[in-house]
Amino acid sequence: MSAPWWQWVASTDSLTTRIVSAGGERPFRVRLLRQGVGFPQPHEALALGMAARRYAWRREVALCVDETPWVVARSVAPLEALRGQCLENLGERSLGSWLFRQPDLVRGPLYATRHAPGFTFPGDASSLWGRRSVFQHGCKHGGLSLLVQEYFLSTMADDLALPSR
Ligand SMILES: C=C(O[C@@H]1C=C(C(=O)O)C=C[C@H]1O)C(=O)O
Repeated sequence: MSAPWWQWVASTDSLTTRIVSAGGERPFRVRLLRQGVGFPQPHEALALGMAARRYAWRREVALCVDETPWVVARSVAPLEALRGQCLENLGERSLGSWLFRQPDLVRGPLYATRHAPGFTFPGDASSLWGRRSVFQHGCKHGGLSLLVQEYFLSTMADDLALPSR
């Protein structure tokens, strides 16, 4: 991985905040693609330590600058752990804006991938790098585990003059 991409892929603070600042004057928007309840994919269940046939909350978004998707993301959490977290009401507000306000937040290791996202998204950009990590908070009270998978698109590389990988 090139050094400029490492800066993005290995960052552990809020990606939303980074994208907003990299976009400069251009408007930022979270475009909600899909959200609802269903089964996790087997690799997602494994990452979350949950049974594959338990229900999960799933959310897919595009993080857009000037209406151009730069990053697409899919987040998955076991439904039973979500009670009272009101994540369904996030709408087009960034998950990061809520997540990084949680005082006892712990982020697990980041795993990078060159695989394409396992979900469809608008536009004809390709994914250059993907990554995922599990966030946990409120562990002492049997709290929330949230798997966040983010894919950096070629449109972002074009706009920021980043290398192809
Ligand atoms: C996790 C963050 O939030 C971002 C926002 C998301 C959303 O709104 O669904 C999903 C993934 C993230 O890239 C972050 O800002 O780091």
